[in-house]
Amino acid sequence: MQGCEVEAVGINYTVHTHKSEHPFKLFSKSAQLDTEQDGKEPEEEAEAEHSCSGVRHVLKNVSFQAKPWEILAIVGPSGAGKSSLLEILAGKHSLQSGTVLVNHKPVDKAQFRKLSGYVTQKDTLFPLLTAEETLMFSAKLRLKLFKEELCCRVKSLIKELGLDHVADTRIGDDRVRGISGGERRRVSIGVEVIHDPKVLILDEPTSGLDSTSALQIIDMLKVMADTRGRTIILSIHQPGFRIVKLFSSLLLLANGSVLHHGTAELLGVNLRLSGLELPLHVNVVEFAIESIDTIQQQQKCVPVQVETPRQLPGTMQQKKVDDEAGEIRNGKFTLQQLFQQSKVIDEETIYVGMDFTSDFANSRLTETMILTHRFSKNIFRTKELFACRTIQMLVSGLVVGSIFCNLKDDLEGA
Ligand SMILES: Nc1ncnc2c1ncn2[C@@H]1O[C@H](COP(=O)(O)OP(=O)(O)OP(=O)(O)O)[C@@H](O)[C@H]1O
Repeated sequence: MQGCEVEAVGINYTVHTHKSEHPFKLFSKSAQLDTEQDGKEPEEEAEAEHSCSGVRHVLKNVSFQAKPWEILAIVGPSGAGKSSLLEILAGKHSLQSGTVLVNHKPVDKAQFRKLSGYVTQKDTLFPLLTAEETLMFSAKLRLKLFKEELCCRVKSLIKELGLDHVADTRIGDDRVRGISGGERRRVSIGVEVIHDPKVLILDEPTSGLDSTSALQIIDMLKVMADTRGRTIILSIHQPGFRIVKLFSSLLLLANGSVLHHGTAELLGVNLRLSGLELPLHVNVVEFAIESIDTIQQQQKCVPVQVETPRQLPGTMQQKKVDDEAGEIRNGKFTLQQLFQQSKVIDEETIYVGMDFTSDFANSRLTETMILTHRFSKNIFRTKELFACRTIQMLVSGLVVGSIFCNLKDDLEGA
């Protein structure tokens, strides 16, 4: 069995914002900057200067590691840069700086796209196709197999996704009632995993779902990671208690910077070390997001290092660390055991000599034929719309034609 360890090192991403100058601005730019920056930290000053100059730092030196058989959840407040990070990983944007390593080898975006699947935040499915047809078209496009094998693969995936009962139901959309939102998310995931990618990237797979459906989706992803050794990287908003338990590690982002990378337990310890006591019945991720400002302030003053807790200065903190260690020891595992578990996975499962040069499954001609088939299926299922559009085109063609039909083909006519 082979897995893919994905490592991102020092990823920065800036976007150019279009700032329109106020036509009746009374103050000069520098004077305005001076006023705005009055009393700000140097970092904030630099940020203000950059935003005024039309450059926005969306990601700042982001590094992380995602391991096979594990789920890495990217969490953070709205606008933290979660989607941007996933888009960069999925090859939607070019890397401006930094590297993406797969099994310790640098890969470019084309190579990474071939070994990964990317599920976007919004479902982009054909509403008039059934769940099974949608997966079948994806299978035909991505795999070079005989029809029976394709059918077999689609059927087993439908079972894995828990979609047996809606396999023949149309996807639907806002206007046409079809399968439920959670089932639609499952189909979107199925479309991206039909070719069995080693890495699966999902942008908010639970957005718009109720807590039960959200848990079912993450549960299903966990099974995929456990049974197939997939590396799963996803972003999520406000995960519940039971969902957080299913994550192997968390990447907490705020304003494009990494505030925490490690297990949820470690995040809890970090928060307690920063003097933030987790209230009862509040989940650690939710609490961390609520306390972002405090964490940022404290990290500016003293960077907290839980991995080497005994080096922390101060007797109070030393006592807290000892208490934490005792608490964890009384639980199911120790932090060392957590790190050791990851290490065992590292050593046993990562196949370093992976070949990235595999070609596409089908030729361009075959792809065009499959897409034409899908398109025509859609057209035939909307006969009324198709007929209306044809009539509309004929009528407008005749009207425009009748206006210009007597014109001569010379300068006067022109
Ligand atoms: N092309 C762009 N042009 C301008 N601003 C951008 C662009 N791309 C990202 N941003 C900004 O970068 C920040 C991060 O955006 P991103 O969509 O990655 O955040 P997010 O954490 O996924 O947010 P949410 O959870 O609300 O989806 C936002 O403030 C966004 O406005």
